[in-house]
Amino acid sequence: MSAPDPAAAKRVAGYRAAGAVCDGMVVGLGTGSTVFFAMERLGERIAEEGLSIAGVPTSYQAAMRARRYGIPLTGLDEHPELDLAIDGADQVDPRFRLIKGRGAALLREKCVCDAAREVLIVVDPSKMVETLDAGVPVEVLPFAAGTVSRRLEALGADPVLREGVRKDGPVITDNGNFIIDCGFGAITDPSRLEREIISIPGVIECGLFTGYGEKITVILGEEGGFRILSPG
Ligand SMILES: O=C(CO)[C@H](O)[C@H](O)COP(=O)(O)O
Repeated sequence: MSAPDPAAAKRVAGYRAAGAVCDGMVVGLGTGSTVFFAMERLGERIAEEGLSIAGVPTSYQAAMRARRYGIPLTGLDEHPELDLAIDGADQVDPRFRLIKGRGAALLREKCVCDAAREVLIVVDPSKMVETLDAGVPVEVLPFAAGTVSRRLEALGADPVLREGVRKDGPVITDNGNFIIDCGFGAITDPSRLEREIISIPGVIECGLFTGYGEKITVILGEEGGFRILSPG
C-alpha cells in the first residue's frame, strides 16, 4: 500500500472550499499550502466562469499568491465583515478549536477569522487530533520578548524564539514582531490557555483559536475525496 499523500489531500480540500465561493463574495484568504490550492482553483474559476470576488489576504505571501492567480484584493478597512474565510490549520480538535501559526501569519489570520461570517478550515487528515498538543506560536512585541518568555514559562511552556531560515536571527513577522514557539504538551483547557497567553503584556496574539467553533466548517481532504465536518 502506498503512503498517504498529504499534498493530494490538501488539494482536494482546497478545491472543495473554492467551490463554496459565490459570485460577489468578499473572502478572507489564509496562508499555507492547503489554502493556496483553494486560491489556485479560485483563479481558475475567475478565468473560466468570470467569477467576481475580492480577497483579503492574511500575509504578504497570500497577497503574492492571490495576485499570481488573478484574485482581486481588498482589505478589512473596506470590508470589516467578510462573507467567508478560507484558511488552514496545524491542528483541529473535535470542538473545532485550532492551533495555527506555523507560517507566522496567525495575527492577521485571527483578524480575518473574527471578521468572517463563516470560516472554512481546509486540512488533511494529519491535522485532526483528539487533544491539541502541538506547539503554540505566540506573536510578541520584540521589546518585551524577554519578559513575555518568563511569563510563558510560568504558564508551563518551554518558549523558543523562532529563528529564520536563510536569514540570521529571529523571524520577523509581516507585522514587525517576533514569534515565540511554546510547547505545552497536551492542552487540557485550550480556551483558558488562550486567555492567559493573550493577557500577558507584550503578547500581540497567539495561535490558539478557541472561540470560533460555531462558525467553522472543516473540509477534510483525503486522497480519494473529502468530508465536510460541521460544528456540534
Ligand atoms: O496557520 C497557518 C499559517 O500561519 C497555516 O494555515 C497552517 O500552518 C497550515 O498550513 P498548511 O496548509 O501549509 O499545512
